[in-house]
Amino acid sequence: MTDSIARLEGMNLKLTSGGKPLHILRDITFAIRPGEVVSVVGPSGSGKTSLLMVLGGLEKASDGQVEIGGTALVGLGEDRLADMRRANIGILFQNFHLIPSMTALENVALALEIAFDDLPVAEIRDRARAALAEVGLSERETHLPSALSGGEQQRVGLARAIVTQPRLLLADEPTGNLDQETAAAAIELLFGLARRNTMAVLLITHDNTLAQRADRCMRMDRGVLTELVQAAP
Ligand SMILES: Nc1ncnc2c1ncn2[C@@H]1O[C@H](COP(=O)(O)OP(=O)(O)OP(=O)(O)O)[C@@H](O)[C@H]1O
Repeated sequence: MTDSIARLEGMNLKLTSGGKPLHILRDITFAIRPGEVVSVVGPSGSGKTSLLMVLGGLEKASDGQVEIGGTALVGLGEDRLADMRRANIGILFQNFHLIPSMTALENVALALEIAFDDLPVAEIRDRARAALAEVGLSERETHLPSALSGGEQQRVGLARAIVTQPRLLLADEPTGNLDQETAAAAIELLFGLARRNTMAVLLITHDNTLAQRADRCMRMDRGVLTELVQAAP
């Protein structure tokens, strides 16, 4: 599948913990295309976050193929992995992880500065502003996280994740701390951004209703990934 942004084939993740071997992810074959939203559900400890870590180049597969943006990750050095992450990956967390002493705009700008250390200051500011506008928070640029609601903080988190224009957004329980209505709005926003920017999204969630709104829904069970719903043609 050449048009996929991420592709796994026969991928296994094996770790050792306390001298004991653990087979965390088992023979996973999976691909995600630009603009596609794929959700992953499954019990606690089944391997969902581990899958996200492998796709983000943060955890190395033990065997099998991992390809992101057309680059095979297996055997890649740390510098090339970091380049791959900068060029392709955005991550959205459950707990937002905003820096409390920085405004919404500064939090978003910082992500861009870290990813591309040679961008002119004016461009960083303009792109951070544009990302906040995309999530409907232009009026909140100068607010500290403490002055924002949970839903607004998550939208700043989303702006920060997309400001580098990733081709693949990895979202780990991004609505876990939000009430149902705010969570649904955050997911709508995320899906809209994916479509408009042809960004692929891998969404880990415990919420089956949200999961079913994705183009495809997968289930992780004891490290085995299976497809639950096939997208309509
Ligand atoms: N670095 C590690 N060393 C040892 N074991 C690990 C490591 N990372 C993950 N595991 C184990 O791998 C399994 C899968 O963990 P993972 O966090 O991927 O599950 P999950 O499905 O995301 O769970 P949750 O829904 O609770 O977040 C767990 O049994 C976990 O303890």
